[in-house]
Amino acid sequence: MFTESTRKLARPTRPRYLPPQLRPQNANVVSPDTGAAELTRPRFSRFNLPQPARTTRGSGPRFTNRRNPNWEDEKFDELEVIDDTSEETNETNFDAYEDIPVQASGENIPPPVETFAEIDLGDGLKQNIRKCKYLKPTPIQRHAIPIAVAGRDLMACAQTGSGKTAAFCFPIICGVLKDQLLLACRDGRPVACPLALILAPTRELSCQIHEEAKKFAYRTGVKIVVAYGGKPISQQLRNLEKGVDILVATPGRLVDMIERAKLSLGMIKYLALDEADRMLDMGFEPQIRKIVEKMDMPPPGTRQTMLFSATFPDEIQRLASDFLSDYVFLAVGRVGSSTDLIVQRVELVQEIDKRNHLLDLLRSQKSNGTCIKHALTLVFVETRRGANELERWLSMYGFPAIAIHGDKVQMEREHALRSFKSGATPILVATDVASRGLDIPHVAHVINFDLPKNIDDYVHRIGRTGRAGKYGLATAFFSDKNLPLAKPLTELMKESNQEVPSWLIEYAENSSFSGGGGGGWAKHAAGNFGGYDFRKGIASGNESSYYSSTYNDANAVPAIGGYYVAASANAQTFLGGADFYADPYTLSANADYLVASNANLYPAAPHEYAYSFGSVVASGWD
Ligand SMILES: Nc1ncnc2c1ncn2[C@@H]1O[C@H](COP(=O)(O)OP(=O)(O)OP(=O)(O)O)[C@@H](O)[C@H]1O
Repeated sequence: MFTESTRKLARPTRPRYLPPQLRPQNANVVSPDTGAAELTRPRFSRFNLPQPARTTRGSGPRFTNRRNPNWEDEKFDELEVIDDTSEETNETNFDAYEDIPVQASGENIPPPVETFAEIDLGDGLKQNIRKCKYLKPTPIQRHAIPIAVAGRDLMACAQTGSGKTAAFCFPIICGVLKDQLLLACRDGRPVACPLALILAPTRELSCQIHEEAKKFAYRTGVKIVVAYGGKPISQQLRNLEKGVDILVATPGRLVDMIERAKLSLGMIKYLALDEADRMLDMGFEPQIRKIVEKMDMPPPGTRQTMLFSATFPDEIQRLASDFLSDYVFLAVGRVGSSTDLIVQRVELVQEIDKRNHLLDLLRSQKSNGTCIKHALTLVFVETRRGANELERWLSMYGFPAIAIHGDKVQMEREHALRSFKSGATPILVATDVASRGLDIPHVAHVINFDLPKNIDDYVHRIGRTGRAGKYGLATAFFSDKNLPLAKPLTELMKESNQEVPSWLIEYAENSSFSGGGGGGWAKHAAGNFGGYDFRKGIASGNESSYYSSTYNDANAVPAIGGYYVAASANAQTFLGGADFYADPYTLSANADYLVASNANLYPAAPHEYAYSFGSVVASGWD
């Protein structure tokens, strides 16, 4: 057993946890003076904005497309690379994640690192990491990258927006770069034989991972191709024919390509499932099983498998373990927790009142000057039809909105996303198709117009804001229809130091009393609450693990058959319960923070936007 020493504290008393929003803010975080504009200042502005080709500027060398021999292939013309002598920094505040406890279990776990320099990632990749302005690894990267680079299978769980994409992309790119021999054996084969496969549940997420991976692999020679439905397969097949080392794909299109005998998985050495719990839930599981077990992919143990998500229910962990061999389980924070960078608010709103309530909310935002180009609002609804209707309604009332959902053709979906990202249409009305993985800069507010049925979906939806160390706001309209969600929502909010309205606590208490009858629903809504490595219950005496946190490194004690847990009250609640982070300061301090921070984010409006808990009409479940 070992413990991380980053903030090793041999304190006699339990320290008080101070969540990020209550800590002194540094210049890179929301400034009280600049408010929302500051909150949403663009990251990677040099990547996002098309730039004319230049060779030099300012103090350091710059690379342009003219100097890249593969430039045409990579279609990467918006990338302008800047060297690290620039004074600009990536405006993220990843310090916000520093205090989050980390749990790892499995055998012989490679230790975490503090810097990218400590890992043998190869010069090309390291250079790109610097060019991307990733100054230091996030906690999930610190722990996951050494494990993956050591060739271990991994099931990793970390909060939304905390950098999981790089945590699986870096080891894959690094591995492909080292696999020159395999690359040579592949030559001359009639079908495309990628060495790595990254699967994601939506087309948009696949495209995003593809774009990110291309930045990380810039000028390394690693070829990355994307394949997803809704676009003509012919172009994607042509891209495959040009050569592919890493294939990013959605499951349906991938199967199609294999069945057309255009693609073989026979040489896959690295398999990553992003949003792995979604990929293995009832909707996708048969298809994933087909891809992983029934096509020609090498079996576990001969390939390296990495599963990542912010949520990982026990039953899905159990399923996933079929695909893994001698894996390390890694959790940064409790499995399924949400980041406390997101201010969560829940408002009691009758179904019939929701539209007007939304208009009031948006008007209040607008009057406070926050409905501007770089403060985007993402509104989640339950149905595709509901999305179309709300799009029309909002547009009719002067709020430019656009909908994205599964009934739209791909071109429309892409148009909607582009229009939203650019700020041309600052409100996106979405179904769950946009709930996972999407990293859209400047999403300042997520509104759950209709709450999802499952707390895990809620975690992913609100996670579209408050990313990469930035603060965000999430508002949920809660109606009687959402009763089964009351308990898990209350627990989640308490855990992330949010103000929980008293009516919601009452609902939660009532719903737990009636839990026997509505057991199925309650279980469904509860998601993975309290979950961590499901193997805990069956841990063998040989299993080793570490648990690191701000508080309890020095106090770790063996617990269940060689499975180590930290001794402090905090650690125990982390492992088992919902009261993690429950410190005496919570409610009153949080209330102050909400008022204070609302002034920065969305100053409270006279129409009681901030705390308007009206009456509710019971409408029952659909
Ligand atoms: N080490 C780093 N330094 C600076 N920025 C980073 C670093 N790692 C990741 N980022 C940025 O943080 C943002 C969030 O990362 P990413 O999309 O990988 O999060 P995630 O954990 O996969 O989120 P989700 O659970 O929603 O899929 C991205 O804009 C990414 O470029």
